[in-house]
Amino acid sequence: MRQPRAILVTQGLSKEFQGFRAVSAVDLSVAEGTVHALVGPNGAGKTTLFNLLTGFLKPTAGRITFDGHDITGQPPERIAGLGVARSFQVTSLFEQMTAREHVELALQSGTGLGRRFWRTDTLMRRFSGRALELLGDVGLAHLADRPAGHLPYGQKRALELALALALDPALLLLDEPTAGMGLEDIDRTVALVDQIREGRTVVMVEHNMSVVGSLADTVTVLQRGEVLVEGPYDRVKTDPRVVEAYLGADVA
Ligand SMILES: Nc1ncnc2c1ncn2[C@@H]1O[C@H](COP(=O)(O)OP(=O)(O)OP(=O)(O)O)[C@@H](O)[C@H]1O
Repeated sequence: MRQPRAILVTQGLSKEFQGFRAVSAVDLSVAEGTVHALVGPNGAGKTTLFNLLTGFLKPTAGRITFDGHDITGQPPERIAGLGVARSFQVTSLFEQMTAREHVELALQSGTGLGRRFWRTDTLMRRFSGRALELLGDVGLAHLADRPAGHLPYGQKRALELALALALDPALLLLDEPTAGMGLEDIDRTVALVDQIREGRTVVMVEHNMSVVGSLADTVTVLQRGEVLVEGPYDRVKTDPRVVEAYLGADVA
């Protein structure tokens, strides 16, 4: 069987903060069309790695290649323009703006028209239909005209996913998609990610191991900024180094 090609590759990727190596010589290879999870104890460097991949931080050393383009040290807009979208862990919604208006704005920003035409009626009508479709995809069609500030937490996260999907990214980065959710919302999110992974590659930081087990094809475990173990979930979860990293040497 033909191996899928690597769509995202890092080589020796490192980030230092005042001499402290938060990410240390990370070699990552994400196969196209897969769900790849980044896990690891608190402070392992997952968020820093995400920030490097999306251009929010510049690496101290190393290289990042996305879809054949060297994106090392490129600004976030350029990386987004190549087809990388990120959904944030911390909510970034406008309280008063409706769910539909949020998605319309995201669709508009994806066209490169800029904010100049924001709220021009003809233009917004063009985005309206697509916005409703995307809200339907994340189970929010019935809440399209509700201000984002009035949505329950799980639905805010679903809206943020719709915003990332509005850019129709080839690579979707999900930062703890189930953080702070109850069981019902977690199940809904797992089903949703399973649906939206069609035709794209997903890299996600996720603490919930049952979510990782349900979704991820490959798991990379980070510890103190370095790759500790990488492989399929079933192999990784029983690896003694991983058990030790999570529970501490004594328990292991
Ligand atoms: N801007 C910064 N300046 C200095 N140190 C930082 C900075 N950002 C992160 N660090 C440090 O780098 C290390 C890795 O942090 P990071 O947030 O990437 O870990 P994480 O794996 O995402 O943790 P968590 O699961 O708690 O979110 C931590 O020790 C953190 O204190």
